[in-house]
Amino acid sequence: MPDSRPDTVLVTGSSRGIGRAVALRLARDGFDVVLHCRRQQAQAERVAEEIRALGRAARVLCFDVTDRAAARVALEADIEAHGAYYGVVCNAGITADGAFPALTDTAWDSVLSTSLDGFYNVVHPLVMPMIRRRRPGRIVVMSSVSGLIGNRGQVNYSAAKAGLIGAVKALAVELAKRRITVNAVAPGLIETDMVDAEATEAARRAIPMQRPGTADEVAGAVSFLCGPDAGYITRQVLSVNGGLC
Ligand SMILES: NC(=O)c1ccc[n+]([C@@H]2O[C@H](COP(=O)([O-])OP(=O)(O)OC[C@H]3O[C@@H](n4cnc5c(N)ncnc54)[C@H](O)[C@@H]3O)[C@@H](O)[C@H]2O)c1
Repeated sequence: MPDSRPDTVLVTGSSRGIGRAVALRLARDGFDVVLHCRRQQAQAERVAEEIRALGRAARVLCFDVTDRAAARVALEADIEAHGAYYGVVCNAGITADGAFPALTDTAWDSVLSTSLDGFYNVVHPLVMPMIRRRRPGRIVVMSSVSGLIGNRGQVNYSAAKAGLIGAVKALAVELAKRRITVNAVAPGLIETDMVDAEATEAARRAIPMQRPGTADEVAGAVSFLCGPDAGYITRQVLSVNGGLC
């Protein structure tokens, strides 16, 4: 008998910002959601409540995506208890900006580790269970316009986000025959806690649409890539940037 449970998608870094908007949008579009946070469990639980109010199941996992062992233990236990996921949205990310000569080792290491180790630490334990499910699946990775064109003061962040695009393109080829699509979303300037108001005002003038984007606009693109209309779309980067590039 076909499995009639709704498909489940894990969204990393979903206690706030773009991740929260993605989680809520996926729930509205019919998915059950595994929320994820590093420390903000109460905030993530509030998002879970909002999702349950929409009639979808939600639970919260907490671990630092840079902690390989913690990620593996949490994800394997969750899959053991609830079954393999249909999809994952690798959204957790940080910035630590500064002109390159003044960049600290910590700013370099932490930004690359959160993006690239974070991708590996989360996606690697999920892939075999997704393959064994023998059904379509989705992997969506949050890159950035910085990973496409490079941003002044963001050598670390631009390298990390470009690295993610390389990982997406390679993994998409490996998983294509399994009907698991792998795509990146590359937002431009999106108004969240990550960006400061001064930077937003300065950048606004460079954006052809003359405004920053919203988390909900990014969430719509992610949900499209997770949905049935995107079954033949893989190895792509979908920009959500008001025409910036
Ligand atoms: N806001 C923008 O303008 C913008 C533009 C392009 C790309 N992005 C990307 O979108 C994603 C979400 O950004 P946002 O603007 O919502 O920022 P945000 O700071 O509001 O959210 C980032 C989330 O990631 C989580 N996170 C960070 N490091 C983590 C770690 N080590 N372990 C577990 N969780 C961790 C944070 O707790 C937070 O919930 C990031 O990957 C970011 O790089 C944002």
